[in-house]
Amino acid sequence: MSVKSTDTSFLALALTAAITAGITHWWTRRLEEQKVLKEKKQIYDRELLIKSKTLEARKLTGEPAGTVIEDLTIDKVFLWEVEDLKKRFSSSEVDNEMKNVPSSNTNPYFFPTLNVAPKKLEEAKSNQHATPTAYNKLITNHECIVADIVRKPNMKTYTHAYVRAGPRAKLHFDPKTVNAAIITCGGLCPGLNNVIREIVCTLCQLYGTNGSVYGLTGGYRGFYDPAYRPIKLTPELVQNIHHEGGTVLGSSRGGFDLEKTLDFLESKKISQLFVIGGDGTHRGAFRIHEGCMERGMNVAVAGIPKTIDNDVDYIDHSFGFSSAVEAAQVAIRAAKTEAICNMPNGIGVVKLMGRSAGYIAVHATMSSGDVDLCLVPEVPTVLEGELGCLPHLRRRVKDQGYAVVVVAEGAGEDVLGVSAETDASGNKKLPPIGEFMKAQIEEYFKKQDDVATVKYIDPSYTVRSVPANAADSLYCMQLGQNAVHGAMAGFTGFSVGLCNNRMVFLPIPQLVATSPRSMNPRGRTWERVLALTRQPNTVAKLNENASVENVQPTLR
Ligand SMILES: Nc1ncnc2c1ncn2[C@@H]1O[C@H](COP(=O)(O)OP(=O)(O)O)[C@@H](O)[C@H]1O
Ligand SMILES: O=P(O)(O)OC[C@H]1O[C@](O)(COP(=O)(O)O)[C@@H](O)[C@@H]1O
Repeated sequence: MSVKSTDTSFLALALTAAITAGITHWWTRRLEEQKVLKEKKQIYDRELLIKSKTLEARKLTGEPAGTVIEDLTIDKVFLWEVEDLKKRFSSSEVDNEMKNVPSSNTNPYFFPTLNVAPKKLEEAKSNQHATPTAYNKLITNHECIVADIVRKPNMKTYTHAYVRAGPRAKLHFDPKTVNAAIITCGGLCPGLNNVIREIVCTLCQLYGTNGSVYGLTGGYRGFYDPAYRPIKLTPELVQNIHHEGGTVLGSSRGGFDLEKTLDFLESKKISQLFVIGGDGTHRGAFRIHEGCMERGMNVAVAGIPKTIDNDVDYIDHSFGFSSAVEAAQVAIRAAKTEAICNMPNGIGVVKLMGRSAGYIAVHATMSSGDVDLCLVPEVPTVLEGELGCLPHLRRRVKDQGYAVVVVAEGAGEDVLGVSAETDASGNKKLPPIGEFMKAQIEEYFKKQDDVATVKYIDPSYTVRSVPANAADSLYCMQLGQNAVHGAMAGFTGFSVGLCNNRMVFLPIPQLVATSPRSMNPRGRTWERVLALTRQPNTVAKLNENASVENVQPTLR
């Protein structure tokens, strides 16, 4: 078939028109784009000019660089003051300087023992030469750490702040005359010995205290029970204790007796008491402080928050928590190995401590990366159905051949009920959630005409009796030193801790008011756990279960 010449020229014309239209469109768009870019560049250049002019102007007025965010304002800072003995008793007004009394090199006792011959220690002490050094950084009482560092538009325009910890220029107590006492109470926690060691060394070496430092044994009963005798602590005696888990002083629950405690403090002329423990211990410590005030006793009571549960409010984390999470990894790895190797359908279940807060369980889960189901007290436990953890586990086993479960000891009250029993301190006893979950998993697989090979691991006390890891050891050192700095300066009824990564002094009443804290089930930590384990989110069930008794303070 031949193409007519009129058709050809029509086609050519149409093609030329189309190409011209295309080019015109492209060119017009390009011009428009260039125009927009030029306008943007002008705006950008103008902003740059404004910025540089503003900076120049700010330099003159002393204002800092950066953009002012108009809807973020802090106009008031409320300081959480700690009580100060200087306001009630006369002060020594001694200048604060680091004595740096050297440790004796003649200590023949490499391994810690509480029965070191006193004569040897006296000899060692007499050979010591103090080398005083001025502090480069003394802290003033109006230095503070702002509490709410995350700011969002339309937030309240005030915040509270904590007193910054550290050595003060003037001392309330003359270090030469200080007698001190140290006590550890409640459950064990990695780092207790580190804190004891640091307090003793700070008192005796940094401040050159000549008085006695008593270690009270067996928790609060150590103040009065003849079965628990106080020990005189020295730097030589505590030199190596930080390599061991537990507490060289021993600990206990219950046994608090205010009057007998005050009698002891009076009889031994104690002016500084260091109480290492959790929220319960701190409640006791504050009562001792109040008792001292009532009797007119010039005694600084300092708390150092301890708990592997990480449930003391306000502080970034408690010492020992990170070591406990680290120790839990061993159990999770063992559970994974058992689950992978034991067929058919291997499932490893690990129960971790955490009475009312699941911090250890969630942090161990997140750091291991090997867990398929994590149950904590803050989030409802649902066994079957759409949100059920048992169908989820079976799916995980079918997908990968095995599954790993981490369960916090306080989880599952909604399926197991709440125990009415309490321990000597009044803490509720917990029903056996680990064994319960093992039985439930086996039963569920059986109901599906299947079989699960479940291995149950309860590392129990092994996670809290380990020595402190490096991070906790460093933290304990800061805590011990600052507790002594605070007491020497005359603060009382206070505790020390890291808040927003800075060491602060906290008033005990505020600290315990919302402790024990628990994990926010609607926060990002729990979301990370869900992303990792892919377990169903049962948080919506919280509203259904909510009752006044169940409502707890939550953080992060
Ligand atoms: N409100 C309180 N007043 C006085 N002592 C208390 C109070 N609560 C707890 N204690 C005592 O503090 C010690 C430790 O308390 P506990 O709850 O066992 O551990 P933790 O201090 O780790 O929370 C126990 O000897 C307990 O009797
Ligand atoms: O058997 P014990 O010694 O009473 O300790 C059990 C409890 O102690 C803890 O390890 C820590 O508790 P505290 O820090 O409150 O003393 C909990 O996790 C656990 O429930």
